[in-house]
Amino acid sequence: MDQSKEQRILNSVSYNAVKGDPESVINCIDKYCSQYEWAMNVGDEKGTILDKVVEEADPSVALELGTYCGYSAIRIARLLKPNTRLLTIEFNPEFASIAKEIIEIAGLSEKVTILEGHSEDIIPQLKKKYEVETLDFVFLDHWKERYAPDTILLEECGLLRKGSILLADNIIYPGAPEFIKYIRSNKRFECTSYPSHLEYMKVEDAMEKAVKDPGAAAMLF
Ligand SMILES: O=C(c1ccccc1)c1ccc(O)c(O)c1[N+](=O)[O-]
Ligand SMILES: [Mg+2]
Repeated sequence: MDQSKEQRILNSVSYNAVKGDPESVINCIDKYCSQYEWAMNVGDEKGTILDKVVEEADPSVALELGTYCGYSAIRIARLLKPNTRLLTIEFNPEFASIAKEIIEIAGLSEKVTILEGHSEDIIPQLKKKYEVETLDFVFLDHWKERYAPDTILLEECGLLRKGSILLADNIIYPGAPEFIKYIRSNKRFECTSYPSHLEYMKVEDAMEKAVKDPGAAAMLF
């Protein structure tokens, strides 16, 4: 049977990337997906925005919704300090399996835990089953119509604290209008838009950062 695009991305990383070198894996995926087959990795332009927000958040516990092949998990995990962790949720078993291998090649398996299943099922388990108190950073990059309900679910489960930072991909393309309506109308979030482009394309896109109760967090220090 023909291999999937995601398997071909893994083949390219396995053959071309330097084992244990996250930058090499990132560059290999970007080269493959810009020169051979488009894929829905966040890419280098929006990836640079992701990097800056992760550095701002400096998370002890980070959550990603939508692992795909592990590209953004590697971008996030490579910036995490010792004794910190990234949990990433993926519902597609093939994507989860490929991401596991690619994250292993990047040498980041110790920092990244892939949770296979639907976000709405896993989020309520994070506190008890995965020993999460609160989340310092959340990257939303899964089904766009899940951004808003999963943000509400994170709040209902007590997983967001004063100063928790959310970053959402694809605000323009494919778009997440329900999320934008919810988050920008919610006075407890301070929102910032970062104009960019769809990965590997000239198509307009953007990322949205939302900080929970920023003023309250600032008052603590
Ligand atoms: O929805 C798509 C999509 C739609 C149609 C075909 C391929 C992908 C998509 C496009 C760019 C993204 O950055 C992204 O995260 C997604 N996604 O599915 O989560
Ligand atoms: Mg995306």
